[in-house]
Amino acid sequence: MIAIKNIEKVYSGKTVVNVPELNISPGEAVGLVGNNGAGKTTLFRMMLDLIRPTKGEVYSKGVNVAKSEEWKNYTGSHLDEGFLIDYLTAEEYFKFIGDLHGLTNGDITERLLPFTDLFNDEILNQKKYIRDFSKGNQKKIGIAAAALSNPELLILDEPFANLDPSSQIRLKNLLRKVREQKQITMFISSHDLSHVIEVCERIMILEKGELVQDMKTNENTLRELETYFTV
Ligand SMILES: Nc1ncnc2c1ncn2[C@@H]1O[C@H](COP(=O)(O)OP(=O)(O)OP(=O)(O)O)[C@@H](O)[C@H]1O
Repeated sequence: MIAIKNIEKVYSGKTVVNVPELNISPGEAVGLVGNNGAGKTTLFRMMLDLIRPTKGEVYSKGVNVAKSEEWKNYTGSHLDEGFLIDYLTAEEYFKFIGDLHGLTNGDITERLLPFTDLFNDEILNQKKYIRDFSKGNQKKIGIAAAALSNPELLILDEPFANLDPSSQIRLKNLLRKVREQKQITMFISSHDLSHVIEVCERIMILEKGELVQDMKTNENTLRELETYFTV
């Protein structure tokens, strides 16, 4: 589904991402963990053609994302709340995204149903603009919008950040359910090691821009990661 080849991003002479090779198969759920500044967001931004690599390419289904629009039809993503349209209500934003994908109002309502628990009666029918929602609720809007098109590939940057404990657990269960029901490919970064392990079957550690570990999740993974990050 995703193939990264010799990708590098350099800012002011400093290499912040350097990944010679990374492959993600269709249907895989991959977690990306790493300390602040490790390069997770930069890697996602290059995968979504939001910034261009200094060197190398990202291929989605064999096509270079910098040279094609095709991948946009089957890719959903939420990197941060800056991508939302602040002067719309949540409903208006979902309609805007739904229109891009040819969804009817009925489709949108149906596709938001699995988010009912996560929304916790605080997202829909609030008569307020996205800018006036809390950071956590803005994140819920962004994640739901990313999933609205039933994407084949879902990329989420720190989806658990700013969510209260109940919401984190609801989101974790929702992502697990989405994975089970639809063979979706996920690439998720998180600072929450236990949540990301529960959602993803494969975990990669990014350190100073380099992938230093790539492991299948098992009952020892949390302990191994905690040991790795204990300094
Ligand atoms: N536009 C930019 N100009 C210069 N340096 C940048 C730019 N964007 C990112 N960087 C640098 O690239 C490095 C990686 O940043 P990035 O945001 O990708 O890390 P991250 O792993 O997502 O961190 P965090 O966990 O704190 O969100 C950091 O040193 C950051 O300062």
